[in-house]
Amino acid sequence: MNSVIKVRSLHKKFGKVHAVRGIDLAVERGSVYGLIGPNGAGKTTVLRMLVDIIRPTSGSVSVLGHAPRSSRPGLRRRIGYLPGELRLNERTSGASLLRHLADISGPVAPGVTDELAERLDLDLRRPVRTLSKGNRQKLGLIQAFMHRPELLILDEPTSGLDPLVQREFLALVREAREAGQTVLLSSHVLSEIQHSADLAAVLAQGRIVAEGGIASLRLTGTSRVRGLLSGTTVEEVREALAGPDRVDDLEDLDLHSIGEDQVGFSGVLRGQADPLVKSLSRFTVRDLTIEEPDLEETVLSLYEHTGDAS
Ligand SMILES: Nc1ncnc2c1ncn2[C@@H]1O[C@H](COP(=O)(O)OP(=O)(O)OP(=O)(O)O)[C@@H](O)[C@H]1O
Repeated sequence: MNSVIKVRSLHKKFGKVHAVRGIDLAVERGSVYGLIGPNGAGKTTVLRMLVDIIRPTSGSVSVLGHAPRSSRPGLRRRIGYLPGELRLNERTSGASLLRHLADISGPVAPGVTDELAERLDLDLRRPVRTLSKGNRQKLGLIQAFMHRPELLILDEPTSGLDPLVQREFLALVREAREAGQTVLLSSHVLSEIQHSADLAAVLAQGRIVAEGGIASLRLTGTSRVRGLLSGTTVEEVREALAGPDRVDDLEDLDLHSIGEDQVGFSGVLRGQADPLVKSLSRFTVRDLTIEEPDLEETVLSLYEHTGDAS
């Protein structure tokens, strides 16, 4: 096993707050690892210990074969870090801020910052103080990726980004993995981790409550669904959804006719979308929305599953 990050029995207390309660973690070289959990679960605290912004109360941490606390600038140059709360020098332009950061992070190949800025749709000539939250986040991402580090540690990387830019970010993560880089990212959004990570750990109240391959983790949760079908009737749709081939995971089904031949429906889906989508395929689907599952509920159901609600 070639672990780029190894964490054993990690604890962090802030006074009386026991934020991290005995975490073990191994992230293999060339993989994308997701740390997922609701607000306050301890994700940021773990990531900050990996880059030596804060120190563990107890436990051991190894990053790229070194203890972060003994790290020289040499180790930091091998890491691209996006903090959860970015603090940027307001008085300069994006381009000159990145030039300054490149002096610290190590050499950036010609054209790389411009290419990243173009892909993320950011104008580097603008003064930092005039940038929106999302555009600041793009600067944070560029500085993390620009020196092509061996290891990327990204805290809530898509926070504030619109869906098109989020997609571009996911492409950057895929390319980093293909280039042999390792990525550890945190999120409180399930789909982001599901679309990018090979492995994930679910963190709740400072502990890992589930860990494994994305498919093997029961990360399906509960989502609200809504749709609009045309050329049919409430009876036909009821039969399709609740009849012999019923979609077992669909609850609280509400069906209503709209106009002459349209049917609106809503419900709560506990599980995969696939059976629902297949049973709707016989109708003309004008609209279908499946909302992001609620992470709090998903984590709760994991607790119930493992019986570890202490
Ligand atoms: N510097 C600090 N001093 C005191 N308590 C802290 C400090 N940093 C974090 N905490 C507490 O530790 C716990 C974990 O916080 P952390 O920021 O790591 O969670 P998170 O999973 O990153 O959540 P979020 O998604 O909201 O950022 C919280 O209860 C938080 O209030």
